[in-house]
Amino acid sequence: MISVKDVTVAYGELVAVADVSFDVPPGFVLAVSGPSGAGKSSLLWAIAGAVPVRSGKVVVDGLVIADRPSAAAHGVVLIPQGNGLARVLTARENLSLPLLTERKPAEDVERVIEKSLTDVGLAESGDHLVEELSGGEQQRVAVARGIAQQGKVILADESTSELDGTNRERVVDLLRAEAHRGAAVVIATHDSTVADSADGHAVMDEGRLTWVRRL
Ligand SMILES: Nc1ncnc2c1ncn2[C@@H]1O[C@H](COP(=O)(O)OP(=O)(O)OP(=O)(O)O)[C@@H](O)[C@H]1O
Repeated sequence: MISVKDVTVAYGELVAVADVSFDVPPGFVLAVSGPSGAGKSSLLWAIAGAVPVRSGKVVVDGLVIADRPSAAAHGVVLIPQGNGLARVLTARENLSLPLLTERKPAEDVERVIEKSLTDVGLAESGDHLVEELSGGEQQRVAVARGIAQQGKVILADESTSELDGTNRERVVDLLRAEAHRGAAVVIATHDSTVADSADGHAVMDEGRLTWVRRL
């Protein structure tokens, strides 16, 4: 369960997220849309612990989110805008990095990685360097890396922006499957078809959040 309580995020004088509150229970998908600069990424970063809140708090399953390492260890997965992949590593290596700290048998980790690459349609591309892949393929590797972590919270920041219709549907279906597995999912998107497919839809504008469809 994600609980965002009266959260404000500011960079100096600039208020990017203004007193925002909502809950996302496990099993649900919330879409957040809104114009460029509205504060969507800042909201996702705050939930991920990647940016400090100026006031309010984010609580995930009882943990008050304070910083990125503790949020990540608690199962808060961020699929960042612009993919955040290491360009000179292979797709498979990128998927393995966040899993290295988990004390799982190597064969289990390998199985999850192969399944995640297959799920995004890149089973044949695991050994390609990220910099050799197209923008859309890189975006799908980032999604595969996100779902491979089997988090309790998935934060997808514009994860379909470079995809064709088929792959966009594939990624939306995968994020939905993550919710069915029990994750609470938040998607920041400019795409109305992605927003329509979510359980709830909110719009941000100048840091303020209003509901289009409540969860
Ligand atoms: N690290 C930062 N330092 C200063 N200002 C920032 C920083 N990150 C974001 N901002 C500003 O905060 C505001 C919200 O940005 P944010 O990236 O959260 O919006 P967004 O809705 O995700 O936009 P987009 O759809 O273009 O990704 C913008 O005015 C942006 O310029």
